[in-house]
Amino acid sequence: MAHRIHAGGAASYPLLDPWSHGIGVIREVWSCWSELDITHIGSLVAIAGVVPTAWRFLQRTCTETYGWIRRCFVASVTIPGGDPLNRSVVQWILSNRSRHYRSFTGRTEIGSAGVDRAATLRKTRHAVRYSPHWDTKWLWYRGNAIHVVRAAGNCGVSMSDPSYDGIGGEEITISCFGWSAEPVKKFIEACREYADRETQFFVIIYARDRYGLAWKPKARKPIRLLETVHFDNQLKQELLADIRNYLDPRTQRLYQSRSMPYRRGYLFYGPPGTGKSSLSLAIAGEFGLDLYEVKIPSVATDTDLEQMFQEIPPRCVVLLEDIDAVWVDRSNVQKNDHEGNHVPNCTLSGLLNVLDGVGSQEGRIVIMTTNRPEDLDRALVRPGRVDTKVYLGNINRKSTEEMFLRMFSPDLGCSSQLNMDEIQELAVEFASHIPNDTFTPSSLQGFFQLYLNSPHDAVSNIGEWVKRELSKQPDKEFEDVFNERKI
Ligand SMILES: Nc1ncnc2c1ncn2[C@@H]1O[C@H](COP(=O)(O)OP(=O)(O)OP(=O)(O)O)[C@@H](O)[C@H]1O
Repeated sequence: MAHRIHAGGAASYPLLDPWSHGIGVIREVWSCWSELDITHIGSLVAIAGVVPTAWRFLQRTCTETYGWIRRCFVASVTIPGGDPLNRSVVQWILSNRSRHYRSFTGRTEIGSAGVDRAATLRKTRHAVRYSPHWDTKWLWYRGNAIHVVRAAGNCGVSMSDPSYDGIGGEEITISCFGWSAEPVKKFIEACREYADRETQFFVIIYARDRYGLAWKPKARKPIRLLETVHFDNQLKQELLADIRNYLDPRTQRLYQSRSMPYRRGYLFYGPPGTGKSSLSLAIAGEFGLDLYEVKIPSVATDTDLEQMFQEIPPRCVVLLEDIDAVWVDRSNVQKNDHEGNHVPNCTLSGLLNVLDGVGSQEGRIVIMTTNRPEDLDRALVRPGRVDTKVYLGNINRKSTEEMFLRMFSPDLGCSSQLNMDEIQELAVEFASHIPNDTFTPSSLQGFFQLYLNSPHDAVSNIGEWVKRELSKQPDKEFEDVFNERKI
């Protein structure tokens, strides 16, 4: 390339004058283009026009080939978002993810157990919870390549739900190569076993999602042992035997052979804080059942209530808490309306229908709890809907001793270093201060919370506490309208 000479006659080298060199390059490119044959330009334009069409064609061919391969060589199983199986599969996938996983969903931790208490009191500093995020996954399971795809359309709905914990919630499709879906079914079975192992020490509590459209796992609570719910031991054993007998498959056959509806209903009633909810949770844990919470005031119509009950699986506990706050004796409805009590949107007959109407499902345990049994409509508590009524009342001396032992048991790491015999002695002394059938177990639990590390302090302060509480207590007695045995 010849270097241009400036008017001054001195040679200007590119190193010394990059600007003039740049212009030179442009000139040369232009001269090159200007020498191009017009037919070459036409060909280039034609090629540029064809490229998008070719690209679209290639894409369509790929999609169709993929669809054809899927139809001919891929077997798959699709699991809906709300199904418990969905959660089991996703749990398995997440627990088997690589240690260096790098995609997460971040969400503000609101109102969950275990968060820093100081943080919950401040408005702005909630902890952030990170859960693994994925759309599609390849896995190797027992010699088979398994492909799991999460439905993208539904993902957003779950993601925008504040209670979403990143597990399940959207439809997934699990596929494998081959004519048979057997490898996928085996994989699903493994996920189920894994989930069962993971949850064997927990009760899964299901509640309706915030749109009222589907059941969603709301909480996973550690199993509460029945020994930790203190009430008459004989009654406890009778209740357990009744439920065990009901859940026995032979009982189901007996019911069916006699054309009797296979259902069992319980009413737990008594003053507030006597363990009605705790007992329901303990029963679910004892028999390995999930617990479905039905909040009648938030059910919009009878049809919604029916839909809810139809979607509840057969072997589970359905809990209708504080049923008195919802439906009272029909003769009292007017009075309660004037007092401003909440009147639910669905009707009493709607509830009666789902409990034992013609279309109602069989095989589950329905537990209703109430503080005001005298207000309940008799149709709601008649045999068939409520087969056993259990009265949970104030605590007696025996249960007080048991509660003391549970609170200060040496295996719980109480710093007092007392052995079991010493604790036993203190328990008897402590219980001697508690008048029978006067205090609720929850109020006693409140007292224990003040002295969790010092059984001696608990014993020395109980007398004073009893006097104080007795002076505060109203004379009002709880009315046991069903005259069941007091606990
Ligand atoms: N019988 C009991 N044995 C052990 N703990 C109990 C018992 N009753 C109540 N408690 C304790 O008191 C608290 C409240 O109990 P729970 O909610 O089960 O009572 P409840 O009868 O359902 O009350 P409410 O009628 O107000 O819903 C719980 O923390 C529970 O541990």
